Amino acid sequence: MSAKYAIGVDYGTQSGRAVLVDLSNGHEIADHVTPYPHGVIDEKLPVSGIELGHDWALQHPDDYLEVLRRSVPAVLQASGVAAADVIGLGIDFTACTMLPVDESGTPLCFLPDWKDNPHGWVKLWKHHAAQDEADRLNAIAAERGEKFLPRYGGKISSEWMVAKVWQILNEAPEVYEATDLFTEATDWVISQLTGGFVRNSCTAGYKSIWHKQEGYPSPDFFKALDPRLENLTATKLRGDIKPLGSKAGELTAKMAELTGLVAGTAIAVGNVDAHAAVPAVGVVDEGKLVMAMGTSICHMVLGKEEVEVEGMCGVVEDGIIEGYMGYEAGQSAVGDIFEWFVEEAVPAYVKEAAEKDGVGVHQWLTERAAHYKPGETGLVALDWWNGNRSVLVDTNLTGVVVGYTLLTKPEEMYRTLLEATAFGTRTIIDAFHHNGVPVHEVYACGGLPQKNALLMQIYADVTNREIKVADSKQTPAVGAAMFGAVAAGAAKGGYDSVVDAAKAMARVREETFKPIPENVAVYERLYAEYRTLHDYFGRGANDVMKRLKALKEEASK
Ligand SMILES: Nc1ncnc2c1ncn2[C@@H]1O[C@H](COP(=O)(O)OP(=O)(O)O)[C@@H](O)[C@H]1O
Ligand SMILES: O=C(CO)[C@@H](O)[C@@H](O)COP(=O)(O)O
Repeated sequence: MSAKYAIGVDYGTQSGRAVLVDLSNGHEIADHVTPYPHGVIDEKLPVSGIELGHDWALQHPDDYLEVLRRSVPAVLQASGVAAADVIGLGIDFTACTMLPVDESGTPLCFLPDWKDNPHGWVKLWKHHAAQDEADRLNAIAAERGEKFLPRYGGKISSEWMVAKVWQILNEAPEVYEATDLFTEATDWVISQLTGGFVRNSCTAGYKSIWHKQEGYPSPDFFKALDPRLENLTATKLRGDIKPLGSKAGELTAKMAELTGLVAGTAIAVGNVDAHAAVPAVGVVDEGKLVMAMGTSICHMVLGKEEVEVEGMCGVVEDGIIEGYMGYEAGQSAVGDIFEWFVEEAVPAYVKEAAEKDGVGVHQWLTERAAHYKPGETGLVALDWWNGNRSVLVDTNLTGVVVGYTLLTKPEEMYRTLLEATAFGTRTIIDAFHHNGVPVHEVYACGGLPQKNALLMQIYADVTNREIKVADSKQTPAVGAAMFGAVAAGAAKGGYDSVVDAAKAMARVREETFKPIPENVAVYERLYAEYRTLHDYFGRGANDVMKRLKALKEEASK
């Protein structure tokens, strides 16, 4: 048999990338990135210019197809691999990134009747305007003693499916009415590739409150939210739910023409970016926490038992690797906070100096921040620029920096932001480790470990754990390709399970980030300060952040 390959397509927040992977060893033969032509739509709708409210974040579904049109042919061409030797394709996506579609699977925003209604568009994972609905959902679920709530750390996030659907119903009942299905973008793209619609167990479990044994919450629960939602799961959330690792279908002739692949190529069910990355770093059993570090961080760990952990995003059976409980927690902004600082808060002299030195602003700040010892800035921050996903699960929380003086330098602020995100991760690791989901090893993948060694050293010091780093720039895409190979199966030159695929294809770098004992000691003290601020601002002692947000909304009416 000739060498066989699979393609993984990773749909991130700003762009999508395709990677063509050698199935014998996991080597990435070619990759190609397509920036989304419409990017993140958070101010105005394209063309009509209709303004969006606070905390909105939309996307254009055609941008996802553009990735298939451009990046898949590009990797085929760059690699020189024959399309017939690409035996499978898998994708991974941000989630819950959802959209309403009509009976033909067409996104409502493609249709003249709905293109000017913001609710007809894709709501991106970081769309946070459904917080009121999430708050009400959580209160009603708690009051009714719903069994599902502890599986989601006690709170369902406003980022997820039911809160977003309910927001549509409340603000645009006509869009809700016109919707045949609400679908995760990952499932919609797969339906475009195969011509058939299936849901995947990962997003159904983590983002739509579905449970392998119990199914969705009862119609009674949905009725208690709003009588119009009573039959939501049997109607607009209907669809077969297939486990990760299964085949969704085969590439249609139309999509074969568009991508350059062969019709009939095996297509895996949709997956989530962070979850796809886990087998790609070789993690297929318990005790190993994987951080997918980029715009945000998702923390994934496997366990044998279903236990309750405060503020985790969820525990889903087979949600990451078959045979294990998959636990997820996360931070809603990490790279995004550093980006905010670079774009909005550095003085002109920093940008000029970086330009003069021929380096990016991140690198310029990092080089200077590395000269400080832990504690030397005199600053500590709360990393809530985009709310708090874990363990507080509250998108209405905002950022704080304590300790500024007239002598504070931009590089000190930058270092403080790096440290704040590390403290956020420490909070999550401790919550797992001390509540029955042991964490013995830590792995990192995603864009940040490649970009910033200081950041990774700070994470090792703050968590007091050695960190292993993926030997791949595109870990989620490699994971998605593994699932593509599993959809194809061993008989076709792929694999029969993701565990087998991981054995052959997963790779981590030899060098690791090891904690430095004197740094660990100082960070213990700083972390105690962080926790005091965390609990003071985050657990109700002082709701100033929420009052300020309310005032802001009032003032901007
Ligand atoms: N040198 C750097 N140090 C720290 N963060 C960086 C650096 N360069 C870019 N970033 C941040 O990396 C993030 C993008 O991460 P990446 O993993 O590439 O994207 P995504 O999360 O969309 O997959 C951006 O938020 C950006 O601010
Ligand atoms: O929430 C999840 C996964 O559950 C992510 O898709 C979301 O945080 C976006 O991830 P990125 O930071 O864009 O990689």
